[in-house]
Amino acid sequence: MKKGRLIVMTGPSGVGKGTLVRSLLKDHPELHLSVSVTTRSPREGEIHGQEYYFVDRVHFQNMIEAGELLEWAEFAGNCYGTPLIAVKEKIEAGISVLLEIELEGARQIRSTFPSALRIFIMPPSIDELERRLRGRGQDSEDAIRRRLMRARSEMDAANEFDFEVINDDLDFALKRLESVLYSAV
Ligand SMILES: Nc1ncnc2c1ncn2[C@@H]1O[C@H](COP(=O)(O)OP(=O)(O)OP(=O)(O)O)[C@@H](O)[C@H]1O
Ligand SMILES: Nc1nc2c(ncn2[C@@H]2O[C@H](COP(=O)(O)O)[C@@H](O)[C@H]2O)c(=O)[nH]1
Repeated sequence: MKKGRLIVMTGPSGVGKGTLVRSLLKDHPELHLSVSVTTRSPREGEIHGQEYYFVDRVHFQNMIEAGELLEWAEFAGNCYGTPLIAVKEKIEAGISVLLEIELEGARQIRSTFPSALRIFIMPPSIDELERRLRGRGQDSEDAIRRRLMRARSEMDAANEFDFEVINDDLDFALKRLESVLYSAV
């Protein structure tokens, strides 16, 4: 059986990765979105097992030591990681898996899973990125500051990726993302 593809989507926090992925999944139920583990506290409305598996630092550390994470990174004061087993099972079953992760994790995937398709989502500008982070209204001032501080260096890394998609107009970005995925997957 043909294996599924691993697709990695990266880009600064607030660029719209989650928004794009949610739209993509509506039209493409054949894709599977990996649910990450995080030590971050749930935002209002987030459900354990749906947006993330919310765990404490000891649990997260145990997962690292047991080799249960495909990749992991510390981001803006919290740890995030991709559970390995679920990704492996889907790919073996011929299902393509989407990871929506930050830059350090995406870099790890490049060495551990070189066949992955890696896409960088770019904001139209840093000012618009800030507007989106603030407009989302779900992060503290400190969290927004940390995320913006990291955004510039993340954007400098866009050329490490197979494709770059600018998320200016949402529909346009979605079409470009679909064309990248379905010409390459
Ligand atoms: N093309 C767009 N134009 C205007 N607003 C957008 C666009 N795409 C996303 N947004 C808005 O930007 C905000 C951040 O989007 P989203 O939460 O999807 O970002 P993200 O990259 O997944 O963030 P994080 O990495 O922190 O999870 C949301 O309020 C979303 O509605
Ligand atoms: N390296 C990883 N990064 C991840 C993972 N899951 C999510 N993320 C990224 O973390 C930041 C912050 O997310 P938020 O939900 O707190 O806004 C964002 O860039 C996510 O894409 C993961 O498993 N590994």
